[in-house]
Amino acid sequence: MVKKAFSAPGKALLVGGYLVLDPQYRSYVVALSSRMHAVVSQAAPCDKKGFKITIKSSQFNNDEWNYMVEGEAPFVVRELDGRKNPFAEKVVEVIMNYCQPAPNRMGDILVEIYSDPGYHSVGTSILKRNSYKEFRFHDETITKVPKTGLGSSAGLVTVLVSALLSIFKPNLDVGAEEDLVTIHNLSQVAHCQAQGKVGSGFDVAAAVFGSVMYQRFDPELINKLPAADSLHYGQALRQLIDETDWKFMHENITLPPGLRLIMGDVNNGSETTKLVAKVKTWYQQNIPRSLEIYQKINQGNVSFIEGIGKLVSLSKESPSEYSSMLESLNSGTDFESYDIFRQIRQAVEQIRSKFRLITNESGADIEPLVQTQLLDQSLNLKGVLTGVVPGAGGFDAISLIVTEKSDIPSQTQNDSNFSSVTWLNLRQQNMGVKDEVPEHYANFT
Ligand SMILES: Nc1ncnc2c1ncn2[C@@H]1O[C@H](COP(=O)(O)OP(=O)(O)OP(=O)(O)O)[C@@H](O)[C@H]1O
Ligand SMILES: C[C@@](O)(CCOP(=O)(O)O)CC(=O)O
Repeated sequence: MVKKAFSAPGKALLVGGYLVLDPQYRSYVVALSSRMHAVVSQAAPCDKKGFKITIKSSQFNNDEWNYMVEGEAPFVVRELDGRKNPFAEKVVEVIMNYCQPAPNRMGDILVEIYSDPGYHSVGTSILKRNSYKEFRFHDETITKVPKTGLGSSAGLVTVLVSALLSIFKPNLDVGAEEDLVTIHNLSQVAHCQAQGKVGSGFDVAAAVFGSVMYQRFDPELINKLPAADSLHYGQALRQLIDETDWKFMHENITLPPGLRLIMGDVNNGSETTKLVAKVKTWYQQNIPRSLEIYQKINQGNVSFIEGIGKLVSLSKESPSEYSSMLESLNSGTDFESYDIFRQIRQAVEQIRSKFRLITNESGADIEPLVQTQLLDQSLNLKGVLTGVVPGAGGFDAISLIVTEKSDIPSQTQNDSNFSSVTWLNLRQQNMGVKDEVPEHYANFT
């Protein structure tokens, strides 16, 4: 039996929150070392009129979803026991209508899902490991375990699309841009359909391509797809996936050497959809001033991205100057005398001050006071270049860019200002979808 495995990273949107929903603005998304995994295998075909796709998530109280595929296109899938997982269901539906297999000639498919520890709060879970991997096993179903906000649904959709597609397209090469674009387009469609809305898609782009400068696709591409049970769905879907230029930007980026990202879980949780709705209302009610504010935020975003790019270039062109800059950042002495560091800090301050203004006016807690205090305190720590509330903001988390040599957990452990923060054990990892070894996912104890 052929087995294959894939993994895809979680994300942190460092700059571009809210603006990224509009195709004219670019954002900066860092892929993280916490990854989602899928191991797929197919049984030999047997003489039946349909086949079953089983998706198992043993880490979440042995969650399992079984989808029956039978008849002919358009394929409408159903879960055999009425169990809900909209993201798994939409992936199965999209892949079936894109690949259009002959159900009577297919063997049953099993996909086992694993997610790295960073995606969910530890709670009462148990860590199990083998020599290659370690995962946390929870005693509750997936929807009951609190998330940390790394984009578990985007990761799930991306690895599931890769795994199922590899069955129908055995030469699928996740190292090839063309195949990555196919995985991306399919994943965006399934993710939007499962969410019931067309978001910016930066989380799916990061899961597929890794750390990227991202500018979104036109939401109409997905909005204008016919309904999944329509006779034209398969054809329209194939055209959209294979023959349409989505015109989105996904330029690979990296943090400068010697700097890394750390994330602090503040363990409170915010509802992104409510924040987005409030900000949209505020925006509409305050045109043209809201546009001017967005433009100021965008200036900050662009200046941040440019500043980070300058550091990457400097590290190559003048390594010794660059390393003394890092030394001064690390020791907290006089680092503001360096123009590029100042540019990055000022850019982030410009972004943050405008988001504080929107927070006050819209009632959406993008940068609430507790997070302002936390970020301001963080800027006083040794080795911290800058910090933001990532993504949609809110009470979930903070992200800091720090020197590799700094030890933020030990600088903050006895500091009451940081008592609400749990530093997450993850780092930047630029790689998007990648092949894994299926045998590495067995015998966890
Ligand atoms: N390990 C998993 N196994 C099965 N389904 C999963 C898994 N992880 C996530 N999912 C699916 O994704 C859903 C969570 O998606 P949701 O968009 O609410 O969170 P998220 O993507 O982690 O959020 P955020 O974008 O804030 O990071 C779960 O309810 C489940 O349907
Ligand atoms: C507010 C928004 O720009 C970012 C949401 O980011 P996150 O899911 O909180 O990481 C919405 C979006 O881009 O879909």
